[in-house]
Amino acid sequence: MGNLSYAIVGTGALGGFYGAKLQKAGNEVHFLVNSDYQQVIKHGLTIESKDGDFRLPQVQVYNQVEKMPSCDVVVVSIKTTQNHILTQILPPLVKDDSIVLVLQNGLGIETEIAQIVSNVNIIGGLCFLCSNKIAPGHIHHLDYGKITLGEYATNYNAVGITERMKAIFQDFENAGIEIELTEDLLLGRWKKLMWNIPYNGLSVILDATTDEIMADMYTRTLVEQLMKEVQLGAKSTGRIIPDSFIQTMLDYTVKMKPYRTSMKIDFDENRPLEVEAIVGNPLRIAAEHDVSLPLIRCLYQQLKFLDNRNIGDR
Ligand SMILES: NC(=O)C1=CN([C@@H]2O[C@H](COP(=O)(O)OP(=O)(O)OC[C@H]3O[C@@H](n4cnc5c(N)ncnc54)[C@H](OP(=O)(O)O)[C@@H]3O)[C@@H](O)[C@H]2O)C=CC1
Ligand SMILES: CC(C)(CO)C(=O)C(=O)O
Repeated sequence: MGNLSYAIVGTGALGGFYGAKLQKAGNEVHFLVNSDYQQVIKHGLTIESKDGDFRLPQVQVYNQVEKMPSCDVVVVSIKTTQNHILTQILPPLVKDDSIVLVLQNGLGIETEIAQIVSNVNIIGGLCFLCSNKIAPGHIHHLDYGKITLGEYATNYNAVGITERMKAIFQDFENAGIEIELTEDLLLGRWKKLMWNIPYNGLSVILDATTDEIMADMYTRTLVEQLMKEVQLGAKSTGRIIPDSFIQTMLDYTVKMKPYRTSMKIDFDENRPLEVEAIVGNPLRIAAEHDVSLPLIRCLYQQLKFLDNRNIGDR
């Protein structure tokens, strides 16, 4: 039996996958859903995974946060484009000393959450996961899944490895989820952005998969230049990412199965893009430290155009 109780805020590709694995391992898990309520209450969750398919015929599912119990860990796994709902969702779900675990992509979300709920501890998780929700309550896990956890403190000061992080580590590891701990959440977030900024952005602008981007000399060079700007952004906040990490990310992507990034999937499905969390916030945070990132700004401006044009089609 796991130690902590979990509330999954957003039972989609990521939250549905990790939440189901935690429940399967014996943890108490409560799932908040949106449009999937009828399906999940009748049939539970179905996980198709490269690590083995499984079904949870019965899960504790809710479509109203007021009906959920407060939990030890509240996992934030909606898209960042929906984060405006967190002002309503988080206060009833947390108790003193709850942990809010932010598994979303992007930068600066923990600071926003600290302004909504002040009586909690906030931990960020960087997820190297390739997963899609392919039907209501039906998740397809394609590849990877490792999470890197780091605890948040004001101004992203590094706070080392805490007992809270260790407790979550234990539950996730017991559930068969690959997990590691980092002493510096901000460094971890910038490292994740080194992948997300170039590939998520270019996949939408160029209408391309990761393998197509890497196969072409011009776009491969552009990826590298964008990564160098992410490195500068990290440096503006006092975090050093070595050049060798850029090469590691390029090699990692070449080895990846051809992948349609999450931003590209959102674009193709006519959903709002996580541009602000993934591209806008890093730009703004670097600018606060007097560093401009012109290539990333150019990417941002194009993504905003495409996202706004899509809104008309929604
Ligand atoms: N998928 C992946 O492999 C990875 C995702 N991430 C990050 O994880 C985050 C989540 O992404 P992902 O799981 O892919 O997104 P999904 O769209 O698959 O999941 C989000 C879920 O949140 C639900 N939701 C939306 N609004 C509400 C609401 N008001 N109340 C309850 N539930 C709601 C959606 O339900 P409905 O569809 O009914 O609206 C959906 O099931 C993003 O920040 C993403 O960048 C990071 C790494 C990998
Ligand atoms: C790096 C990757 C592919 C998986 O973690 C991702 O974050 C995304 O598609 O947004």
